[in-house]
Amino acid sequence: MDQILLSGHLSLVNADIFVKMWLLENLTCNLPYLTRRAYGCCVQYQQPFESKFKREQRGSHQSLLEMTQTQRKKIAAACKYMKQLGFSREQVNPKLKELLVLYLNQWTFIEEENYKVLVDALLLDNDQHDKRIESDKKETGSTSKNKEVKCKEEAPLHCESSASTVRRRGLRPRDLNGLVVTSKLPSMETVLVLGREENVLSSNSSDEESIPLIKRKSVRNQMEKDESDDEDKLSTSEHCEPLTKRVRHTYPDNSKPPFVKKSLVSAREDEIKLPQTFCLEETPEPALYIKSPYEQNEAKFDSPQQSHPHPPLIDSSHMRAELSEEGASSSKKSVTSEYTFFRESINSDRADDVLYLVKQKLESCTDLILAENVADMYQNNIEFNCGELFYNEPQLNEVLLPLMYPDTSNGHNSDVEDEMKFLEYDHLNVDDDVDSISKMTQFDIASSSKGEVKVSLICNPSKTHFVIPSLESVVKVVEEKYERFKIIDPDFSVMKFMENVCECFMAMATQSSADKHLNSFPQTKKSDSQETPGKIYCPNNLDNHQSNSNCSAKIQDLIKIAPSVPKAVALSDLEGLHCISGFKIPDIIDIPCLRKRRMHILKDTKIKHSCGVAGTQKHHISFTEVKYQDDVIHIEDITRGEETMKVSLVHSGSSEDLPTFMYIQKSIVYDKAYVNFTLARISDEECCSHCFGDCLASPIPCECARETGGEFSYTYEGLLKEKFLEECISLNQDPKAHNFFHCKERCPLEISNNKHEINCCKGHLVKKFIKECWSKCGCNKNCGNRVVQRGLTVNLQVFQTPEGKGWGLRTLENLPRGAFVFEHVGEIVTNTELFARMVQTRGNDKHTYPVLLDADWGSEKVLTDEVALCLDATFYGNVARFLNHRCGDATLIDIPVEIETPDHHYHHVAFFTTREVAAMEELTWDYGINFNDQEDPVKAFRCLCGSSLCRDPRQPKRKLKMLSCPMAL
Ligand SMILES: C[S@@+](CC[C@H](N)C(=O)[O-])C[C@H]1O[C@@H](n2cnc3c(N)ncnc32)[C@H](O)[C@@H]1O
Repeated sequence: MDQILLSGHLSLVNADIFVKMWLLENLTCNLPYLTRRAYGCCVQYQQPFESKFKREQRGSHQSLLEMTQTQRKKIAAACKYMKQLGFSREQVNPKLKELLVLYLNQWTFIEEENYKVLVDALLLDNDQHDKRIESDKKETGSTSKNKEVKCKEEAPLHCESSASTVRRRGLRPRDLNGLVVTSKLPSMETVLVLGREENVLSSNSSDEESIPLIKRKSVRNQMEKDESDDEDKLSTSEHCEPLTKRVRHTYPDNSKPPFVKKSLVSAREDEIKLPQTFCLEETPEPALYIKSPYEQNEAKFDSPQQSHPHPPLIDSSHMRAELSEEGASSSKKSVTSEYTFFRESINSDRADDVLYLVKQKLESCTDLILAENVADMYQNNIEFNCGELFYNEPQLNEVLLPLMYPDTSNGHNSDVEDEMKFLEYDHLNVDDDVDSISKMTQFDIASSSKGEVKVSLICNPSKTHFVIPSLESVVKVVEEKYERFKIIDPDFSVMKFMENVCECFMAMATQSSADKHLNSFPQTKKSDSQETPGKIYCPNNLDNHQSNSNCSAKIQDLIKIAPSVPKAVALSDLEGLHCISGFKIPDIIDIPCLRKRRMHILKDTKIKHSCGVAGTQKHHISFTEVKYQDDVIHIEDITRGEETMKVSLVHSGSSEDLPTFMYIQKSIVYDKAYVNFTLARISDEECCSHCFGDCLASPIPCECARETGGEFSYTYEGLLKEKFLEECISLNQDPKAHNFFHCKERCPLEISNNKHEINCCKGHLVKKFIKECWSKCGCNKNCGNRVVQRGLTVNLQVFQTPEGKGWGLRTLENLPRGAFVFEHVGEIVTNTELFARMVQTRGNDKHTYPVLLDADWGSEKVLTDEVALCLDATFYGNVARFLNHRCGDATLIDIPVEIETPDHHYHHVAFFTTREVAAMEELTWDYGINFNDQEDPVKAFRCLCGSSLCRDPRQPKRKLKMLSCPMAL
């Protein structure tokens, strides 16, 4: 076997919403729980297939396709066989599942002796069930007993009570539903209870008493039905006529048909064959004479009662003869796929019997999951797509069971599509070359309206050595991902989560071979993937992994094992659809994670010998398109359309990872931050509700200008007023002592650091604010006092800084001084939350993205943590997260802007140009960090700003001197 199929499913009502809420409610508590369950699925399914894999490795290899086909055939055959015995699918499935678990999916044990173990298991159940029925019957009186006596008197047949016959076979009356074979009798209809007991075989078959498997009952086949009702029906066989077909069969004189245990056959004469496993002995080809019920009047049947005192006996050896001779013309056309019947060959010298075939009604496929008639559908020759779906039970850790759903393409039961909605249905294409399939690793995700979610993972063990990773290690990695990014991603779904768990499971289980593959791969280009700090592959021994706290098998590592893929791609944490072009097909074709759904090779007609790889990676950034050409990656818009302007990204092939974050256009409160924007909080004095049109056009400044000293901050052209800008710049560059506020009691910034000794407040710079008009104001959207709220209007580009600062941001157009460029957007967190994040990363993150917000310093005596806020753009942010630091003479300045509220606890941080900025010039900002303060929330990086005003003492002197020269002049 070349493949292993790992599957898991989750039965939850409205799984997505439910689990999302569930996780949000208590992430730390429930995430591991969910992961645990998903992990359970992975292991559960991995083990049986693993053992099968090992077993088959010794023998001949079987392809995945063969395996899945074999599997489903086996399950279908078991269902079919059990159906003949009267066991419904509802009964069979749980038992089959148990046995498959018990025997590690090894069918030979289950199939042995005509599914002996399965039958035994079912009989055991039925015995218990019958005991209950009997005790119930005892209580309800002896009515049925009387009926049995009456029955014996009326018919010259061996007539057992239905209850006793049924009990013998371990069948329940209701199990016969739809599989009734009747004998035409003048006054009654006879039901053949299928099969016969082994001990009867050796006895004298001509002895009527030795044929215990024939009994009579109402053709309605509702043995639990009221007995008096049965009595009425027994008096007339005509009740069933419109629904029945007749089968005439004769035995030749002096010949006794060989015993055929039983076989349920399709009512298509050309397919009447007994499955080998069902035959105890060789049997001649069957012959049938089947008449339509509508031909009954023309048929010259002898009453079995008249000609034979025995119940109907069928000799399959003569059925075909009759078909071809006397009855062929009528029977052939009368037999349709709507009819099923049992064919029974019982040792007897009976010469002529008639069977009625009761019409099988194919139940609606809308109830597929619970339907009993999977076997029926098979019998009726309806073509099915057979796939491994899941049995609808709330428990997890179940063994794969088959369900069949009709092929909607052939017109049957198209409503099934509604029922089983395959959200991401991407089964293996059976037409694909098996070899190419074997290279794939793939997931199948399906969910139904009933709430099941199915996740299948197909990976390639022939190149790997599966080592089941420990639960703890999987939980750790999943937690790492989900705690980091939280479950507030609007795209979160249980299926994605399950997929991630499966991915993670597989990544960890196949890590060793991934590394092996990496090593064996011809190194046409040096890959940085192995050298990337913070991205450590798991060791082979995954149990040891637990003790290695640094070790994490990132889900995205899957993509990294392709050394020929340019590192920018290989290292990417991309999410969304990517189209990365420029690779040579041979360089990427062997990527083990090159999955059909997640990554497609697209032939690029323009570039010879190259191709594109388009796929989806589940990480935290979604780029619409990545182009790779001439060693430069170009992403057209990193904002995913969130902004009205596109923001491009270029990557010139140096060693930087592509950024990993979710682009958002507006800040989002993470958790504890108290941000209250309500209309009620804005008094009439704090807004210009009497204004109309453009406030800047009015000769008298409106109420909103009060914040900025009775003057608007903006010019009519939308730039910052020179005076206001100058004040802001000088305040930033040379803050005076009186510009600082010192907390008298407890400084929220010092408390958040969780220190035993709370340091004195270091002072907070009280900045100048801009107040923009807002919704409660009477002016219109084009009011000149609304600039920041209109969002990004400048052409920007993310690029890699040559100095080694990582990604940087530059303008693609010339900008005047005092122009608004963008706002800083991120998660609104409290200082404590920010500190906790820093502790979590242990300062290992290469770059940090926090911005301290003004807290209306001085307005309140004691500021609580909930109102001393920060923006963190690490996981969620906008273009501003790419803004690098420059000491002293940065191109941009940050200015707090009140928009929704006059409350200074939360404000917008807007960036304006401090001078004219030329196109392609890097946009920078003086973070205001103290390079000597190790506790500064902005990690004290070694400053590479190159400014003559650089405050970093570690700045290379040579560079300082050189740079300071021009300034000195
Ligand atoms: C807000 S991010 C800026 C974007 C970042 N360069 C990136 O690649 O994502 C701040 C981080 O950039 C780096 N950085 C910014 N300015 C720098 C400078 N002048 N010198 C060195 N590194 C700088 C530091 O690692 C810092 O933690």
